[in-house]
Amino acid sequence: MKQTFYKYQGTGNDFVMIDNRHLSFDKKDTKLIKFLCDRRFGIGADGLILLENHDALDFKMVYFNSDGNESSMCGNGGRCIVAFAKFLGIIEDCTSFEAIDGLHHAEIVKNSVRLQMQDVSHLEKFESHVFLNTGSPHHVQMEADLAQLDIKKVGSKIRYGAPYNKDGSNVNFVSKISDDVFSVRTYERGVEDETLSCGTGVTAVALAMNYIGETEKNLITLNVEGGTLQVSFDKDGQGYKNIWLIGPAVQVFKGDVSW
Ligand SMILES: N[C@@H](CCC[C@H](N)C(=O)O)C(=O)O
Repeated sequence: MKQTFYKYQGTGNDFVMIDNRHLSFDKKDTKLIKFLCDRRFGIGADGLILLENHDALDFKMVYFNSDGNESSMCGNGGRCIVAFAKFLGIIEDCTSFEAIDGLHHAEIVKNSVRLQMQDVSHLEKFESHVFLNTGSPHHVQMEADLAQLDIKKVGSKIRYGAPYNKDGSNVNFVSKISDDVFSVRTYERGVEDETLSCGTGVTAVALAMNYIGETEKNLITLNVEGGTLQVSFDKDGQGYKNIWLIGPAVQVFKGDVSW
């Protein structure tokens, strides 16, 4: 079997992108998806995304982690698929599409894609961390020295430990740079390693920092290992609405893969 694919990255979070409007790709083939994402034996990516037709909206996004399993929302992937939809001529600069967590609006402004995230009504504050779901589950924890942290070691311990256990959580470590700038490193569930950026992760960090009073700003800059993202939001009682994730989404190359 031969498959044409595109490779995209958003601040270093990279994806194999496939136009599946004809529904020819076998979504149940976990082994195949894992192989395509493998950095030595396959194309190499943090995840694989299918673009499919939707009855009422511009398109549908189906996201798989590099372990081959379909997962919850991917913010950087959501921004990349918007750029892909424009490349395919499905949309101009504004779009509405469906992902696993529901309807998303997005717009392309120059090289940047602004993606509206789901409202977040429930955040849990613990002694050393905050837990919230921004489309995917996120543990957010402040750390004084991000550079020295063994993200894979510490992150996997939290991801597999109580209360997350088998279902797991993504784990974000955060350092405050200023009132509206934070640095973030993320351990991603389903990749089971640090990735260079996580869109739902930085969204979670921005909201969590506001929630615990580390910032009163509602436009936050997030430095990640692969670049810079921004998150804007409005406070809504104990939760947040009108949440936007903003940053670059780039096509890297096109190819054919056979198996
Ligand atoms: N990289 C993503 C998050 C993808 C989902 C995550 N690995 C999970 O399974 O929860 C992002 O940019 O949000």
